[in-house]
Amino acid sequence: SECATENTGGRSGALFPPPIAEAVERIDVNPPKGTRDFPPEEMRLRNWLFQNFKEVSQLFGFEEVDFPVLESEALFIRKAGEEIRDQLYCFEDRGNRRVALRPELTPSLARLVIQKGKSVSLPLKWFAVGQCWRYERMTRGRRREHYQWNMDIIGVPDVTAEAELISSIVTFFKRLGITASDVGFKVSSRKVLQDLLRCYSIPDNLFGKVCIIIDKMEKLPLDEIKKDLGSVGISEQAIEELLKVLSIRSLSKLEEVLGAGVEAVADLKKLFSLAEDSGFSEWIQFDASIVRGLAYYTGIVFEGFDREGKLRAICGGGRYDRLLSTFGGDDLPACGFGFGDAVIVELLKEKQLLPDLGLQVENIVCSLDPELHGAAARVATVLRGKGQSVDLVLETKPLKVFKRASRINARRLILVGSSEWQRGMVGVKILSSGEQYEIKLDELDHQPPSSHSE
Ligand SMILES: CC(=O)Nc1cnc2ccccc2c1
Repeated sequence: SECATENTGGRSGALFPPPIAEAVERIDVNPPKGTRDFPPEEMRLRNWLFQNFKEVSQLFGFEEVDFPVLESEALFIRKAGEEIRDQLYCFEDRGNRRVALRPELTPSLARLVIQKGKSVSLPLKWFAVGQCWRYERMTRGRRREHYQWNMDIIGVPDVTAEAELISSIVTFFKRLGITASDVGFKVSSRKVLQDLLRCYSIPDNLFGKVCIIIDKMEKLPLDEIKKDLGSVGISEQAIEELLKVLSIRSLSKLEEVLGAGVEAVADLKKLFSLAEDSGFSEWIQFDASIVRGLAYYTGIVFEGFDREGKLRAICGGGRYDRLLSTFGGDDLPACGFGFGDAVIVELLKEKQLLPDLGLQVENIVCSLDPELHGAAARVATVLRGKGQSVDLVLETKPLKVFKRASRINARRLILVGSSEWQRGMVGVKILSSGEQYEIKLDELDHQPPSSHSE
C-alpha cells in the first residue's frame, strides 16, 4: 500500500523492506478552528505589514516591548460587560491557576509599567506587535486570533500624546499609499459622557458599563440600548438627553450644548488645533457617538474607519488614565491604540494597494555532473560569503533546474560543469535576458565584466 512506500521514504528495494502496513488515520492537517497558518506567500505579506508597523514606531522614537501571550486571567476580568470579556480564551492550567490567552496587549503593558515602577523615567513610548486571542462559542467562522500593533505613551497628561498617536497612524497609512480620502478618524472624548452622567448623578462606578452599552448602539436596536441604560438606573429623560448629545457631529454644537469651559470641549479643541499644526486635520472629524468598546478609556477616544463604510473599524484607541490603579498600581496618565492585521489587509485589497512580494534569490547554483556537487557547494559558499543569496540545487541528478530557477525568481543561474571547472570557470546565465557566459570563480562576486551588461 502507498503507506508502506511512504514509510520507507519512497525508496524501494531490499535495503528498506516495507514495514508491516498498518492503517494510519490521517490527522486533520488544517490549523485549529479560527486560526491561520502562514505559508511563504502569506508570511511575506505579514512580514511586510509588520515591518511597516515597526518602522513607523521607530520613526516616532518608540521602543519595542513584548509580553507573554499567556497571562493571569485576572488581568482581563472587568465587570463592564465587554465583548472581549465574554470571549476570553481562558482555562485552568495544571497548577490550577486561572490563565488566559491575551485578548489585547494594553493590560500586559500596564502590568509591566507597574512592575518597572520608579526604575523607568517618564514618558514611556512603547510599541508591540503581538498575537491576541478570543474564544467565541458558536464561532461564526470568525477568527479566534489576530495580530495587533500597539503604540502607547505613558506619563503624558496632555492631548499632545493623542495627537502623536494619531499622527503615527497617519504616517503608517501614507507609507502604504492610503490617503485621507480612503480613511479617516472619528474622534470624541468620554469626558462628554462622564459630565452628562454626573449631571444626572449616575455613580462613577457605572461609567464603564454605560460606555459599553453605548458602544453597542450601532449593533443593537435603539430600544434595547435604552432598556440597558434604564437597567443601570438612568431615567428616561436622561437617556433621551444622552442620546441627543451623542448624535452631535460638530465641536461648536457640542460647545453650545455643554458650555465652553467643559474639559471635554477644551481637550478636543486642542487636539483639533494640534492636528491643524501637524498637518493631519483632513484625517480627523469629531463624532460624539464614538466611545469604543473597552471599559478603561477615560478621555479622548478615536477609531480609524474606511470612508466607503464597507469595513469594520481599522484601528482604535484612546486615553486610559485610571487603568494602572485597577491593578493596584499608582495611576499614571496613559493613552494608546490597537491596530489589527485583518481589516487593513481587506482595505489594501479594496484599494489595490497590496504589494507584489515575490521571492527573490540572487543565485541558483547547480552542478551538471554528480561528481561536482562539492564544487557547486564551494561556489555557493563563496557567493554566500559575499552576502549573496544562493539556492544550491541538492538533487544529484538535477532535472528541470530552469523551471525551478524561474519559480524562485533567481536573478542568475550558475552552472558548474566538468570541462569549465577544469579551467577554473563556471557558466552563468542571466535569467531575465537569457544571456550566457563563462566567468572565473573569484570574479563571481564582482559585477560581470563590462562586456556582459546586467
Ligand atoms: C477581523 C478579525 O480578525 N478580528 C479579530 C480576530 N481575532 C481577535 C482575537 C482577539 C481579540 C480580537 C480579535 C479580533
